[in-house]
Amino acid sequence: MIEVDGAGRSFTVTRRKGLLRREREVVHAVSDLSFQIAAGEFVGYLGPNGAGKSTTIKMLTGILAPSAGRIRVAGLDPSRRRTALARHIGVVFGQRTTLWWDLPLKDSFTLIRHLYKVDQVRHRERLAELSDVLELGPFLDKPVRQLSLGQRMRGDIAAALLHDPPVLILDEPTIGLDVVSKAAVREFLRGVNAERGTTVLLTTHDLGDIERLCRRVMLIDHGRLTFDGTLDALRATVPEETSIEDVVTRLYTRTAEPR
Ligand SMILES: Nc1ncnc2c1ncn2[C@@H]1O[C@H](COP(=O)(O)OP(=O)(O)OP(=O)(O)O)[C@@H](O)[C@H]1O
Repeated sequence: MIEVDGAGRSFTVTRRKGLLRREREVVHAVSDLSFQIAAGEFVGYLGPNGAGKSTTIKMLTGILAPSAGRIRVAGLDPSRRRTALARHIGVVFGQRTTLWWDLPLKDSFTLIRHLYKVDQVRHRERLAELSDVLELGPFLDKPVRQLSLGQRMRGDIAAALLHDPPVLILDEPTIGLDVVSKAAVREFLRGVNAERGTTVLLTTHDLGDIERLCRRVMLIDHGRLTFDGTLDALRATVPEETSIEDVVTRLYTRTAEPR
């Protein structure tokens, strides 16, 4: 469902050197990245700040074109077929909403139905299902700006799944949520993957998300994939540590250097 073959992305930045001099420098945000994710997998994507996770997600969703390598999502080249790809993927960015701030939540859903050209009956059924499981009913009529973070996140997740995409890409979907909201979001995501077979790629700094949801974990550091395997295999890389937090802390600090 997702194929990444030798993908890389660099940025040219200008840095101040002394009072007047500026120098151009190339930042390799992601280098020689290769992995495949099969239909129905639930994969966690971990890495310290600045490791290259968001850059990877932007390449997978077509927001950024790779500067090297080849990417296919649902058989499409994301940066060239972004509109076509939108029908096959749902994307949630925990740090910002894709909903219309001043509109009631249900009006955002109606706009999304038109954008994705979803049949009205199918839309109504799907919205009823999502409202039921995500308990959206009490705030469907509220403008998005009046929603709490947890309510807004549930709205964003519903919005990403209204067109029933086979692939769901989540960038920190539980950031800032309290334990109850976090548990609800996790339970919902587990169900989407188990019951609908949706392929899920989840980026998070919350290792509880990873432990509770992901069979497979990929770790990126300094733009390169440093681990790809099961959670148990990840634990085994630092056998002297017992908690996943301690294992990951050791892995992150092993290669730490200022970027
Ligand atoms: N548009 C850009 N211009 C220049 N450098 C960039 C740009 N986007 C990302 N970078 C650099 O690429 C590297 C990877 O950034 P990226 O945002 O992908 O990391 P991340 O793993 O998502 O980090 P975080 O966990 O902090 O969100 C960083 O060094 C970042 O400064």
